[in-house]
Amino acid sequence: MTATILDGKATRDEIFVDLTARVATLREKGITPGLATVLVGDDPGSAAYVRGKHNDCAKVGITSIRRDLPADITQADLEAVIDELNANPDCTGYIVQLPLPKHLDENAALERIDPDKDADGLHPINLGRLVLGKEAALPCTPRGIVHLLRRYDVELDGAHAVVIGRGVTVGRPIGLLLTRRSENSTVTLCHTGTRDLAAEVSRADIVIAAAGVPGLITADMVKPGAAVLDVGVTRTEDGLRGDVADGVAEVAGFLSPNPGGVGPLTRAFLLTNVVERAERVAAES
Ligand SMILES: Nc1nc(=O)c2c([nH]1)NC[C@@H]1CN(c3ccc(C(=O)N[C@@H](CCC(=O)O)C(=O)O)cc3)C=[N+]21
Repeated sequence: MTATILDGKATRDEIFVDLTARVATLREKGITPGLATVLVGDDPGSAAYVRGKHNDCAKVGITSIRRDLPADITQADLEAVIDELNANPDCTGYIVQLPLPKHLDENAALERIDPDKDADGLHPINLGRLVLGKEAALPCTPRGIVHLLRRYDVELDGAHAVVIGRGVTVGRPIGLLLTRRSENSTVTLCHTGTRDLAAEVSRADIVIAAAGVPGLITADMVKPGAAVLDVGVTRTEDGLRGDVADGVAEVAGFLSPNPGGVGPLTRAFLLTNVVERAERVAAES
């Protein structure tokens, strides 16, 4: 069997067509959505991601605002920038690009973001709302994963999803989305303390690999026909490597590659969170 590829770029393009129309409607009402990014330091990887987000904004008509800050900025000065964006009416939503340099308190910075402007959906208030089943900005990568599975008609209702990795951006929140009544999957969360990873993965209808360990998921672990999503990414000497080893495409029924899978959707849902907030603001005014 050769897996159907879950094409993140084509799916992203469909979302951009929809967002472009919605942004045009908002502009007719005099509302221009704006996404801001806060980038601390000059890590080339982070700078490239931030550049990608601004390019995406230009494609759909969202204004982009950049706050590029020096690597040695103090916590107080960083928080002053966050306070400014919270108050700035041109900024509909924003992100603080992670990771921050070690001397800064990441959680304190993230908690200072106005939860209504939290484009990542990672503010504790929004994660709490997700747990409680209340409406909230949803974390972008998990939202992208669910969208991609639905786009290719992968059955979620009753499916057993095995998640590998307990990070805050993917592993922890994805289970909260997949176990909603609307998705109705059963979720197992695996991590470095899992005794027998191969045994867990072999029972999965859906494998979500978000560990950041190159080649962790091998073909022999995967149930024939399963959907495998490669979400982890590691920078190595020979370029970017995902968590899914070569050969899985011959066993899986569906494969989301890396790059070209979930990454573009993470960015698409960042913009979606901004457009949705602008639409809420428009409805209230
Ligand atoms: N506050 C915050 N929010 C984030 O969402 C966030 C973050 N910090 N820090 C870093 C990670 C990483 N991340 C990616 C997003 C898109 C691609 C992406 O679009 N990747 C393309 C390839 C892009 C390329 O080739 O440069 C792909 O997978 O096809 C990758 C990685 C968001 N992150």
